[in-house]
Amino acid sequence: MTDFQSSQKRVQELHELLNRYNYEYHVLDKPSVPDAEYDQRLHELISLEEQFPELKTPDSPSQRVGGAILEGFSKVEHKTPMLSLGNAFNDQDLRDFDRRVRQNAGDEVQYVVELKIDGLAVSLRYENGVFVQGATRGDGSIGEDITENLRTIRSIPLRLRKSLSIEVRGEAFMPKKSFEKLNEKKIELEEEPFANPRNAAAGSLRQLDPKIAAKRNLDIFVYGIGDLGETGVERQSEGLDLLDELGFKTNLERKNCETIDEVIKILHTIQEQRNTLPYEIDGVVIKVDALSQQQQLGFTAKSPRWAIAYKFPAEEVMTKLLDIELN
Ligand SMILES: NC(=O)c1cnc(OC2CCCC2)nc1N
Repeated sequence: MTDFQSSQKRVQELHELLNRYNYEYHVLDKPSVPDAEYDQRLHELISLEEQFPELKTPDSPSQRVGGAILEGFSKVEHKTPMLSLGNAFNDQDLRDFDRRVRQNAGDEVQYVVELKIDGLAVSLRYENGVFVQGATRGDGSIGEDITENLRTIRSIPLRLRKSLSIEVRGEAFMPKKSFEKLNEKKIELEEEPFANPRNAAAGSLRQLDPKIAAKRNLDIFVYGIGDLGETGVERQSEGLDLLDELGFKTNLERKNCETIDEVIKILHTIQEQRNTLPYEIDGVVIKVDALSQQQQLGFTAKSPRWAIAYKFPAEEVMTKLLDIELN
């Protein structure tokens, strides 16, 4: 084997190793090797790519943080529009939603309850398993190309375990701890702190320099596949399991419910435990599980009739003020 061919083989091995280490650390939060091992293997990959530039590919683990500072963000048209959600604010709103669903899709309905991550909706496009483009939701049809910034989010796989061409939807967010550290630093530098983690995540993903985004400790939970078409998936819950199998990070607090009473019970439990989560949520999203029933229900002008957001009341200002006074 020539030097090039043995290097090509080693580069392939290093891709697989580094992708596995990255998945264990950033998706499972269960690293199987010390950081030093990851760094050594990454260093070995980078030196092979310097020796043979043709071995450096866009899906390489070495390509997380791009080089160039962008002039601006180009526009991206979403193949499948990114919809907004109707809102429910109390139990009665949910019972009305459930009645409408059962009137139009029949009495046999199951729901999936997902935490509503309070971040920024983004779409990730993969061609033959390779991450090729990422965009903000924008107005639902046209978003901004933030590929280079999304590439820095370690829980976003640069190559899927199956060579699928799909568009995945998710919520990029900044964990509460990262938000607090970032604001401490901004206050030290006498810069304007961010009002909340959602603004911090949006501000970080709108940086023209990917090196800044890379330092913001952003994360993502994916929750949907834009064009389910050829995946053979028939339920929202199956779609989430497929996303897990492909190497994505989904939110594991999701619950399958047989009735709206179960949904209501579970969402009040989630509401009580909300402050214990390491990321902010502003409610839950309730979705009809069967895709056939989703198709029967269809959409209003801007939202699906098969999903609704239940918004938690904003936390009482008093507790926030008390926190500030007591800390
Ligand atoms: N912020 C979230 O966590 C979230 C947002 N949206 C959706 O689903 C919408 C998307 C299009 C129809 C239903 N699910 C979520 N989990």
